[in-house]
Amino acid sequence: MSNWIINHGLSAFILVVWMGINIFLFVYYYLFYDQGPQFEYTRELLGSALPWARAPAAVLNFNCMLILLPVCRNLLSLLRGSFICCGRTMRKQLDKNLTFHKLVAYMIALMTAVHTVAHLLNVEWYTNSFQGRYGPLPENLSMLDDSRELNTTYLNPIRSNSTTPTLFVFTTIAGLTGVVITLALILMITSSMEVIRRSYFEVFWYTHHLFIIFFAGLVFHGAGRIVRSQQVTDPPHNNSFCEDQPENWGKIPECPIPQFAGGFPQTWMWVIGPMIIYLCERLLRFIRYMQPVSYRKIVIRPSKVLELQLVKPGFKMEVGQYVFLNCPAISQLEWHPFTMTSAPEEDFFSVHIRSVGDWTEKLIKMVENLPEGGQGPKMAVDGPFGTASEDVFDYEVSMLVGAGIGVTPFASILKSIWYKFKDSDPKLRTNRIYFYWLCRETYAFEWFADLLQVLEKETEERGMRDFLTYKLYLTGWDQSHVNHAMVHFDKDTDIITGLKQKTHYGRPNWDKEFEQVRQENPS
Ligand SMILES: Cc1cc2nc3c(=O)[nH]c(=O)nc-3n(C[C@H](O)[C@H](O)[C@H](O)COP(=O)(O)OP(=O)(O)OC[C@H]3O[C@@H](n4cnc5c(N)ncnc54)[C@H](O)[C@@H]3O)c2cc1C
Ligand SMILES: NC(=O)C1=CN([C@@H]2O[C@H](COP(=O)(O)OP(=O)(O)OC[C@H]3O[C@@H](n4cnc5c(N)ncnc54)[C@H](OP(=O)(O)O)[C@@H]3O)[C@@H](O)[C@H]2O)C=CC1
Ligand code: HEM
Repeated sequence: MSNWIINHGLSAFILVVWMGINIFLFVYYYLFYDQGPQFEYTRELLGSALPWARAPAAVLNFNCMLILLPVCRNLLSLLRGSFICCGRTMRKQLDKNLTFHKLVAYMIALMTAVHTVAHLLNVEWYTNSFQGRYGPLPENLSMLDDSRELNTTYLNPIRSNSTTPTLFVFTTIAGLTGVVITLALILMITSSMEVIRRSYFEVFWYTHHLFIIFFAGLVFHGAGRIVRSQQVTDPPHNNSFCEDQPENWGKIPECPIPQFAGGFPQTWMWVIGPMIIYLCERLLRFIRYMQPVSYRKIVIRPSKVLELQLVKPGFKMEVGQYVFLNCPAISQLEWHPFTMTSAPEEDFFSVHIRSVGDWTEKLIKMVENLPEGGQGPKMAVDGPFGTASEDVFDYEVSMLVGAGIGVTPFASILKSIWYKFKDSDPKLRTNRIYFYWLCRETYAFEWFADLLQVLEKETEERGMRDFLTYKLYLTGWDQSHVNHAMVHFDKDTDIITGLKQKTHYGRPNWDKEFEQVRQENPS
């Protein structure tokens, strides 16, 4: 339980608070519209469809305020940097930004559905009230119109028999913006499904930019002030003189003509702040796009991996962080994330890019055709982002597990450890590292074999053989690999990696590995 609290306690707390606010807003505004005296006559026309439309609107305001914040990467980095006081738990929490973004988005989708259905019913109920289908009072209330001479104001926005619900929806600000917002949302959410994002990231990415339409529609959605409330409810109008005798309205003092007005649109107040923050985010990205980035070194590694060593003035990183790269020669709009494999101690930063799809393939092809020593294509760098994995250095024993190119964060950590070794950095509390790297192809190990070789030599020379235990697993092996290994089993170094520690075949037996680590580190 204590582990669960350490690992998930803060996330659970944030979820409970977020859900609590949603529930509070829904219940509070449902009761406000369901029981408020100022909506007594509005409810005569709309019944419970009124609170069912307005309560979700309040929850939508809250979540539309939140939805942009988790994707303001630079804001998160600023917060992450300032959370030194709250330490790793809060900083790690910020890494769950996209999970929270999706959660808020699903709440928006749910509330949009309820809000839309309720408002479509409202339009129907307004029409029926105007046509007298709900009895004299709704009909009389619907006959009220804005008139200075008669000192009346309207309650029912449908004020003619020729106005059908469909016509109403497409000729009012609320209806039109509502349709636009809902369509944008449906397209964004459907294109955001994992299966689309995995296979057609660009479809997701470009469709996602409908969020601009979504927010533009949202800001104006309430401008029509369609839902109206009674302005004076004391004395209450629903006394025997008034309620069913509109002929008395305005003729006897106990029964003034009921006055109505629409509510002040609020959504823009909820979303304007996050919209400005997000705008700054994109502005900062553009400024970074304009900053010069030069190539220090370009290395084509085996297994279609490209190592880029880049230099950007003023760039600072921490181990395990990632950057977004944009190569205008491939696409002006696409930014792709890559984890940095250099150490903060180096005067450049590097990434190892594995060719997996169109963008990475095009980049590697462009670089492969460069003349010797030629500069690569213009590259823009945004970042660094992500929680630094520097916490690794706070633990006496650390287990690092990388799979395929997912090893890149650990390359940065291992390199940084080497520098800390060289400088006998007192901050380095780590006295044991277990590094596991699983790859499908033998060549992949070449990406960082030289780094492991240097570390192996360095730790030996310092009499710290036990400092680094690394285990490389070749999971895409066949009999030829095993035969080859058997023939050379007596060699000092491994036939695949040239390292002292022999490569393992297949996937690790984690129970055994954890047991071994536990036994070797009893304290
Ligand atoms: C935090 C992070 C760190 C990463 N670090 C590395 C690394 O060090 N080395 C490395 O080789 N790869 C890394 N990747 C993966 C790398 O971003 C993708 O391989 C690359 O974006 C694929 O682009 P593509 O157009 O060539 O492939 P596609 O065929 O378009 O996509 C292949 C996969 O990458 C995802 N993807 C595509 N474009 C993007 C994008 N703009 N943003 C996020 N995901 C995208 C797709 O969802 C799909 O799952 C990292 C990804 C993340 C999220
Ligand atoms: N978070 C980060 O900082 C980064 C993340 N990445 C991500 O890392 C991933 C690596 O991709 P790629 O290079 O193509 O990897 P590969 O698919 O080439 O290799 C994955 C390796 O992991 C093994 N593996 C997969 N699942 C398990 C499991 N459940 N238990 C044990 N071993 C497992 C595979 O073994 P088998 O052959 O038996 O399937 C294989 O050896 C990408 O999705 C990339 O986005 C990349 C860089 C940085
Ligand atoms: C109301 C609905 C939504 C809005 C307004 C919205 C808005 C945004 C915005 C503005 C970004 C930032 C783009 C950038 O600057 O990098 C973003 C990113 C993202 N959104 Fe949404 N989104 C919504 C719904 C969703 C849903 C339903 C999902 C997934 C289920 C999703 C997944 C993502 C992901 C994965 C990213 C990060 C893309 C990247 O940086 O690689 N979003 N969203």
